[in-house]
Amino acid sequence: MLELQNISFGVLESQGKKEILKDISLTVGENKFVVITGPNGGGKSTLAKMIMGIEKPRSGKILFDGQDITEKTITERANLGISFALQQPVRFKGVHVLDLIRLAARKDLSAADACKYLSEVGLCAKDYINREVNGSLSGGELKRIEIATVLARGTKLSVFDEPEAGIDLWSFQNLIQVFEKMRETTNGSIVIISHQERILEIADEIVVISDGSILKHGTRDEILPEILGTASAPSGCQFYRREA
Ligand SMILES: Nc1ncnc2c1ncn2[C@@H]1O[C@H](COP(=O)(O)OP(=O)(O)OP(=O)(O)O)[C@@H](O)[C@H]1O
Repeated sequence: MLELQNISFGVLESQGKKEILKDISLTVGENKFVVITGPNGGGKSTLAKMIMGIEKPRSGKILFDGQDITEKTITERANLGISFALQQPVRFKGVHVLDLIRLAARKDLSAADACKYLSEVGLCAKDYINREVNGSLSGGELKRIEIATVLARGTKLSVFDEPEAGIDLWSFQNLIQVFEKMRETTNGSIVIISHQERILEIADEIVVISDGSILKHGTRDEILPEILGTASAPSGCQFYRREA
């Protein structure tokens, strides 16, 4: 369904060219739950932005259902069936949560139906449905509202960049259930960028990206024991450094 072929991307800095993604090739199959992980600054969010069209690769191709989408805009990709939840969601002053969920769902949902999506992400729907998506929402609330909009869209491919960021522990437990349910009910694939062991544990496949390259890609059972080792973060970091 999604195929990244030899994707490279870099930026020009005062010290010269900085390579951010180096010849990345990755296939995400139908109905797969793929978690991309790896050390900070490895290139995960940049890769997610390539999938959504926020950044364009310097070289390489992106195929979605066999169609070359490399030059397509964000809107064209969204219309083809790709959704994206940003690491830092944007606020929409003047737009209410209900409007945003209706826009995402692309139909005139009843308030009760829209509320179901908010409840799924652990928000008390009646308190939020008429709120404006502005600076009055906390980072964690905004993040959960954005995840609710991706659920409402229900597209073939949903990409989440660090959905756990800024979410409290209680809501995080809910979030895991949301993803587990999504995995069972969705007719599409899910790509999640995450550092969380609980999310890695429910993946079909895990991809480890470090320093702009794919270090490892395999099933959860193949990759998780290697990453976690003794299940401590320091040993995970040692793994990344050894392999890089
Ligand atoms: N537009 C840009 N200009 C300069 N450097 C950039 C740009 N975009 C990304 N980078 C750099 O590219 C590297 C990869 O960034 P990216 O956000 O993709 O990493 P990440 O793996 O998602 O990290 P994290 O786990 O911290 O979210 C980082 O060193 C970042 O500073």
